[in-house]
Amino acid sequence: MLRSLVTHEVKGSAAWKLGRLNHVALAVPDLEQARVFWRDVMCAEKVSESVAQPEHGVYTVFVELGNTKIELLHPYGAESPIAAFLERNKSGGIHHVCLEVADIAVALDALKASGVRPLSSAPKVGAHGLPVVFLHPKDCGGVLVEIEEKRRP
Ligand SMILES: C[C@@H](C(=O)O)C(=O)SCCNC(=O)CCNC(=O)[C@H](O)C(C)(C)COP(=O)(O)OP(=O)(O)OC[C@H]1O[C@@H](n2cnc3c(N)ncnc32)[C@H](O)[C@@H]1OP(=O)(O)O
Ligand SMILES: [Co+2]
Repeated sequence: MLRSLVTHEVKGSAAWKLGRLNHVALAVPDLEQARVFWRDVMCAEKVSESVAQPEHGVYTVFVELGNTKIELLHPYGAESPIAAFLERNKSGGIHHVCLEVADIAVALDALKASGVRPLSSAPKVGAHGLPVVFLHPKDCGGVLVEIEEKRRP
């Protein structure tokens, strides 16, 4: 166990560096109710309108927190990848975390070499117009992880 952890650490740090927390995503059963809650009860300074993301099967709302964001998710269409999650968690819940990487191709190669399965064969364009890939929750300690390519100067 220890040996595999150490090997993983060496491999990972050699190939790429994990960046900032871009967002924490919450699946919600009622998007407008959640928007109003984060705006008027939690007093977030900036809460976006709802935007359909047909490529991802969700509607998104972004809540700006200054150091990171909350992404509110609601199913879009019959094939939404969050439908089963909301069936299991009827009041909603934490769905995924999104972490920034400088180069998604390099990160994916290293992750795959470490046995972490991506959930799509290639990156998709995410809510911020940048490449994203989801990583299997069973390979990330039970947490669904989204990586987003964000190159910083
Ligand atoms: C717009 C974009 C952006 O920000 O740029 C987004 O975020 S789009 C956000 C929406 N898009 C995505 O989430 C895309 C990637 N997600 C997926 O492909 C799917 O949601 C899966 C992760 C494969 C899960 O799908 P689904 O729930 O239908 O499958 P399933 O019921 O067979 O679940 C398989 C196992 O994974 C677990 N599981 C499911 N969803 C989970 C989650 N969010 N966090 C942790 N574990 C999760 C289940 O409990 C189950 O475990 P047991 O077997 O132990 O019971
Ligand atoms: Co997301």
